[in-house]
Amino acid sequence: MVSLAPAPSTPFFSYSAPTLSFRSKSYDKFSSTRILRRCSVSCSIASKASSINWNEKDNIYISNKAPLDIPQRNNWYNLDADLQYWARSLRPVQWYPGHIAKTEKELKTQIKLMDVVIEVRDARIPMTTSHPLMDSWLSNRKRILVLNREDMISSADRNAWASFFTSQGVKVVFSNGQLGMGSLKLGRLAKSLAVDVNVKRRAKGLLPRPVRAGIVGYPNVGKSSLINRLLKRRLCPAAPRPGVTRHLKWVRFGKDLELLDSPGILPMRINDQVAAIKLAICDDIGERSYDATDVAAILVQLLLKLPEVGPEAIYKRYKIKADGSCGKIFIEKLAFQLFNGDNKHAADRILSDFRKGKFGWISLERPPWQ
Ligand SMILES: Nc1nc2c(ncn2[C@@H]2O[C@H](COP(=O)(O)OP(=O)(O)OP(=O)(O)O)[C@@H](O)[C@H]2O)c(=O)[nH]1
Repeated sequence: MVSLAPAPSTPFFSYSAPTLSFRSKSYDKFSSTRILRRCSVSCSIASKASSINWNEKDNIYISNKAPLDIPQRNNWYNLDADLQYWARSLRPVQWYPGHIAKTEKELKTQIKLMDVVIEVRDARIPMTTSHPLMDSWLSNRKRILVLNREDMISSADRNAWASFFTSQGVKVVFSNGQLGMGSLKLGRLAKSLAVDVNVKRRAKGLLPRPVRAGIVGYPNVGKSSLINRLLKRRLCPAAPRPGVTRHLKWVRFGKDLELLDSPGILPMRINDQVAAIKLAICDDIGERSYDATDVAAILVQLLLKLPEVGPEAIYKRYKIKADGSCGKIFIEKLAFQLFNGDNKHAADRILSDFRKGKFGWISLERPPWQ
């Protein structure tokens, strides 16, 4: 569980931490861990009403000093330093249910059978949803990176991520597991990447076999939904909460493709609290591992600072004035107003509004500078 305690000398949640940024120098193609340590990970927001013309060459970095005064073009706000400060007194988020440990073990065996691995990440937090051990598990195996939930990010963010991964020589597919966008392309790409499998088999006098593609990734990023969309059948359980898929399952797509649906995997320990908060906000980690009220309080503070949300949008939605930047007080007011004083209900409402895009589609990360 995450718990927040007031800072000894400052009002709870009222302090704005100084923002730091680092220039990224070197990083792995796929892995986020080094990137996260070395680069500034910023937040961008795509308002439903307006679109932001982000110029990749701008290399924009925005301090959190006065986000509301930032011109539209520079609409980026580095949220990691704030998140780090707000989350400093949280107990480490610990979510490692038994089935994840079991999956990890089984996956290591199954990976050997895979011709190609499809790694699915949440497009809102592509760095945070990259497993630190994935590179070592996959070594040289052919790999496709999928940024799912493409409907939840702006086209500017999408383009930024596309250019970033392309510049790293990484094949990236954007998909929407709910509507199926990108799933057919994914199937085709998996088959084409593994085409040499049957060439080699034929050369050895063996009969051709279907290409085997394993789908792996963090919980709730949309792995099962993608498979169901591709198959046009609900063969794999999918639901709006992490940890639904419990077992590895091979399914057949036509004559020449087999897909492995796997339960979401997470590192045993999430040492990075900023990553933990982002996972909680995006619903990519079990609800029991954090205190929804604490996370929602941080989210409120974040929304208040974002140029495209800010106090007016919050007021418009909840008819509550946000005093200072204290998320906890805001939640208490909302609870009093709408939920008979039940803070948890109020927190759930705010988190759910964010996840449904009621404040616009908000990415919590953007590519590092190149
Ligand atoms: N908005 C949006 N929602 C999506 C998308 N893909 C999946 N979802 C929703 O996200 C939720 C989780 O999807 P799942 O397919 O169960 O995710 P999973 O990765 O298999 O989850 P685990 O079983 O925890 O490993 C479901 O409610 C889906 O409807 C997408 O591209 N956009």
